[in-house]
Amino acid sequence: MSKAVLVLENGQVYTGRAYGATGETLGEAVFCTAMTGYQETLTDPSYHRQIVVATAPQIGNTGWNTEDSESLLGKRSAVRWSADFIDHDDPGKIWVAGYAVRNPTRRVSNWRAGSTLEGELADQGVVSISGIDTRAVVRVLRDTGSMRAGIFSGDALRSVDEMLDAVRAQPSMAGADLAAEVSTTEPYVVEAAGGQAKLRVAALDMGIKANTPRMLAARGVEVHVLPSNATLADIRSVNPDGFFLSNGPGDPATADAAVALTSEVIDSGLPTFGICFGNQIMGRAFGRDTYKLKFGHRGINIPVLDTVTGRVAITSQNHGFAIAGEAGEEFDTAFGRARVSHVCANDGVVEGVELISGQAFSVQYHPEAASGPHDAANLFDKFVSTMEGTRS
Ligand SMILES: NC(=O)CC[C@H](N)C(=O)O
Repeated sequence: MSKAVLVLENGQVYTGRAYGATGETLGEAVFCTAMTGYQETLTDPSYHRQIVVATAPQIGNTGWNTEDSESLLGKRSAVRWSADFIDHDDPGKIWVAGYAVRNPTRRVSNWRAGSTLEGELADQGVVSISGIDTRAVVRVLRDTGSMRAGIFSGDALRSVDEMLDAVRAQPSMAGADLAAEVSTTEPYVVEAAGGQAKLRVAALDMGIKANTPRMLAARGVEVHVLPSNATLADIRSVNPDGFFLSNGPGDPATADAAVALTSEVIDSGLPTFGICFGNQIMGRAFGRDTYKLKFGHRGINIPVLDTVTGRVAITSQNHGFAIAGEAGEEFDTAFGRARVSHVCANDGVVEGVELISGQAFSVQYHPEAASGPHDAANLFDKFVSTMEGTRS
């Protein structure tokens, strides 16, 4: 096993073993506390340009399969496809810049596994590291905040100063405009389950995850996935019943075009729902600012309080930015009164906003739950009933 190092921009160096591909990779070091669902994490386009540090010590037990990947990159060449469609030749694109794990499993044990995690990382050229105390790294990231980092192995190993220079030369996640790098360039359609569409949604792809159209398709919705640079005319040409804003990588403060488009769409009266990056775009369309969190929320057991109903949901999350605001706030927008609808029960960070009219709402967490708990799946039902005009 050859040596690898994880170098943080504060100068800390962790020495372990090369895992997956050998070479050099740069990205923002962030930690994820999920104990399951590494395949969904690694293939989530929102992790583009991030090195994910897993707190769970053992990773890789279920290997890699062709069903759980969240990236739609391999499938979107088809113009129309069913939400149940699984391409068993497509392992799904890994979006993370690198993966840092402690103790990779030696033996894969799952009937669906077609390959191993390490093999998939190697095949896709994702430089990763194993054998480091990832929970020690997490303590540093919690104290200092997410920071730029690099993994180096093989010929890319050099003096600490040289590696540190490379780490510090990369752009920071604040100010990164990444949606176009992960979006489809051509529109495509995900059919409603059974081909029986009762509603049609135009979805702005800023890094959409596979389970989102699947959740909508299961509720009779046909999803027209549009590139991140779509215009109001592109949306109108779909003749949709609703508009969806996807998750995605990068800093929401850069997404001016998506914010302007969302404002036009809400102004036109179309029901609008957003997830994660989409929530941040919605917040900006409502006139709020976004800001970078110290170390973000990434995991699958994060409690969120619905400030309207008082109910708590355990949620899947992956975000490093948030909308400014606090629980109980109501405010004016260009489209009428709005409120902070959800906050994180751990730290009070805004986790959702909505127009009080109900026409537009969004959450910072992941109701599509891939991976993670299903507590929030009812938000897709809420979107459907808003589109049907049946919401009470
Ligand atoms: N999952 C997401 O959509 C992430 C949104 C944004 N890139 C953030 O880190 O906050």
